[in-house]
Amino acid sequence: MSNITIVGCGYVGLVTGAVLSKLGNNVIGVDIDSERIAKLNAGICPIYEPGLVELINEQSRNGKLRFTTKYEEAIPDSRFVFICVNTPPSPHGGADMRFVRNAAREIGRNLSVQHKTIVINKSTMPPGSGDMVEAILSEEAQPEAEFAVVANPEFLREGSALHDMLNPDRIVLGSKDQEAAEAVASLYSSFTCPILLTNIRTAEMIKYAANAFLAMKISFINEMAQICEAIGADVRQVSTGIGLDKRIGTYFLQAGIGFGGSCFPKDAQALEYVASISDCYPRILKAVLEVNRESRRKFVTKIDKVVGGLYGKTVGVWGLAFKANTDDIREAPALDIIPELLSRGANVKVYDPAAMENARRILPERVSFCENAYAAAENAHVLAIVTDWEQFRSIDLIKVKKLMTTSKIVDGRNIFDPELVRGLGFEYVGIGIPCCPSESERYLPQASVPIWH
Ligand SMILES: NC(=O)C1=CN([C@@H]2O[C@H](COP(=O)(O)OP(=O)(O)OC[C@H]3O[C@@H](n4cnc5c(N)ncnc54)[C@H](O)[C@@H]3O)[C@@H](O)[C@H]2O)C=CC1
Ligand SMILES: O=C(O)[C@H]1O[C@H](OP(=O)(O)OP(=O)(O)OC[C@H]2O[C@@H](n3ccc(=O)[nH]c3=O)[C@H](O)[C@@H]2O)[C@H](O)[C@@H](O)[C@@H]1O
Repeated sequence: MSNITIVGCGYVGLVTGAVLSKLGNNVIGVDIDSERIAKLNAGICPIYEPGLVELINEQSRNGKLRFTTKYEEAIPDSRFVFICVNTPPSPHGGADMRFVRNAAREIGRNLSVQHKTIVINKSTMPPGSGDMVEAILSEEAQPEAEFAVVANPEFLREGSALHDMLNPDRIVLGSKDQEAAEAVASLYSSFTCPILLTNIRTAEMIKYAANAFLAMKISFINEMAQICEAIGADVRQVSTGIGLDKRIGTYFLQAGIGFGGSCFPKDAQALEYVASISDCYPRILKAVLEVNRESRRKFVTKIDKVVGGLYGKTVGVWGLAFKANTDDIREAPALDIIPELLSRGANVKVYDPAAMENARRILPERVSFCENAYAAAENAHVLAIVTDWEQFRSIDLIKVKKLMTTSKIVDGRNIFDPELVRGLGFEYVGIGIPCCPSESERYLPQASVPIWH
């Protein structure tokens, strides 16, 4: 088994470190955030990821996983060094690579001269970044230090990170050093999925193309939802109907208020930037991002319409995280929706099972943070479903109805059964779901020429 350093103990770094230590390697996590490292060494996981804190503590107790802020404690003895630092969006739309550059510099300064070190880029980096990392390592390392760079993009999803990392659909490795790529492949030898060996630039591009394609599927179904609303069709059945075609598949066709998270928005934007500086016009990527932005705007307008004007009304918002089973609010739809509700004069009450603390640091003080979903519904004129947490699906709606001032639900994630909710006396509006029959006529455009001629 090998000594491995994980540089960057965030979502990807912690899951990577925990899994590789479980596979028998000795892993050291390095992070510049001393508070984060102190928490980890005290057995506290700084992120909400089902099953992760248990695995980290189990592996720490076994002596297979530990954490430090000191590169010099970790890099010299490690055969493999994974770069898992953040690559947030930069003001110009591309990826902000300063965290990667800083990490590469520190790694270079501490590279062993006793053995060859394989530096593995797991962070999502624009095509060409591997060459930059190699150049920095060469600049910083001692002349006799030997190293290779391998791109190994990560495809895990937050909320199912451990499952995804232990059951990947594929491993992608890019390097000009065949021996290094095969050494990294050996770390995953217990996995049964295909391992794709390619060059660094192609591996980096596979990651961006994967996220862009998934984001496109979501914007596509959200555009279909808009058309369904206009013509009185049900996007949920459209999604099922097209997804039964194996070439399309059923995944990532859930209409709603669009994608958030620390990756789809930034990676689609970063790829758009790469295209635009490479003399390509990324019209599809631009459309994917515009539909996504519009989905959030349309959701607020829908709420405004249902309550007959937001000024002075109380909106109960269920969900702040960008998706269920995470506390991550990076690029979450709620971060656009709530300020817009406030700007239109609404009072806003919010609840989220995991993301309250993260959101409290970002949302305006006027927002009322409630201790549970019922409290957020109390005295509300309308309930806005923003994150598809399971606990919202199974809530006692009869109790909710009694708490609300008026019984209206605008379901941004289509978590409820419209007929059931309407049967309980709620006015219910979903995404791409026909309003009750009498109303769908109202929405059907009176086409100047019959649309069925
Ligand atoms: N979050 C996710 O679901 C996935 C993220 N990715 C990619 O993985 C990368 C990391 O993403 P996250 O884990 O979400 O980021 P994160 O923001 O959760 O964690 C990054 C960590 O790196 C640390 N860091 C920054 N600079 C450092 C340095 N010079 N030395 C040591 N530590 C440093 C930060 O303190 C932070 O703890 C990004 O490129 C992201 O696009 C890829 C797949 C999934
Ligand atoms: O690079 C990354 O960080 C990761 O980004 C996504 O994973 P993640 O963002 O964690 O979560 P997803 O489950 O993909 O959801 C992303 C967003 O799309 C939304 N979504 C997802 C699926 C869907 O059908 N409809 C939809 O609106 C979710 O609500 C969420 O806001 C990809 O799915 C991962 O493969 C990738 O590794």
